[in-house]
Amino acid sequence: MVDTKHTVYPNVQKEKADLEKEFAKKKLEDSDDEEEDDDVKKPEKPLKVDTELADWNLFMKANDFAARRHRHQKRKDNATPYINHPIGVAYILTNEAKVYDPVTLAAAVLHDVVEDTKTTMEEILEEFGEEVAEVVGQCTDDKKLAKAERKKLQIENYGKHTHRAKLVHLADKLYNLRDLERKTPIGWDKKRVSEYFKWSRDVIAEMKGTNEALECALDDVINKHLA
Ligand SMILES: Nc1nc2c(ncn2[C@@H]2O[C@H](COP(=O)(O)OP(=O)(O)O)[C@@H](OP(=O)(O)OP(=O)(O)O)[C@H]2O)c(=O)[nH]1
Repeated sequence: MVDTKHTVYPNVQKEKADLEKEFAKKKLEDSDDEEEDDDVKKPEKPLKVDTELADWNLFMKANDFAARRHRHQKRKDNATPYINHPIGVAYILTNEAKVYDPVTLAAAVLHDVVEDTKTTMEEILEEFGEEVAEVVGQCTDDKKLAKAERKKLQIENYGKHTHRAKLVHLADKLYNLRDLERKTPIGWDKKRVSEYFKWSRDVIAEMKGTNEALECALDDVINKHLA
């Protein structure tokens, strides 16, 4: 028996129950419609409950995949598990940007797997489909290029990316800048930290109008640091 009293995510249980009720109601309405005009063939309507469950599954699959691919990596403080970063980026998107699009959220947790692990774009395409792969592709810097070139390309290209990719870029930068305030990566001096803030400001400027909450939060953290 499921212990609904002690569930970790009570709202999820409630949402699921609501969805199931809605699903049952919808089925009843659909069967009423059919009785009224049998001859008219209705277009296929996606059932909300099915799509919502598929969305959850896509997102959880992305979390599972990213956790396994990043499992041996640490952040640059040499202590924090790397996976904290992509999960934190997805959480910024839901919590602060109010973005609930499953493709964007799945791409957010996967945004570093191609750049920083042996994962290929082909795998992402096969496992997660074209929409997620498009965003992950736009979040993947070419590590074969020199660092200065990679940084320049972000300023040049991010403004041309899809809305979904821009959301991930902004949340990524916000996480990294807050992380820099929290703890300086090993080997970084004050100058390098400031340069990262200034460069981030230039990258973000190319994505104006993407999401107000993210841009305000970024302005806050950057202005505080560079004041
Ligand atoms: N603030 C912070 N960043 C860390 C830490 N550990 C790893 N990083 C990653 O380091 C990158 C920034 O460091 P840089 O020296 O400028 O760039 P590089 O690693 O790509 O050469 C970011 O990668 P990125 O995701 O590719 O972002 P971005 O360079 O595109 O912003 C960030 O996610 C940490 O402990 N603190």
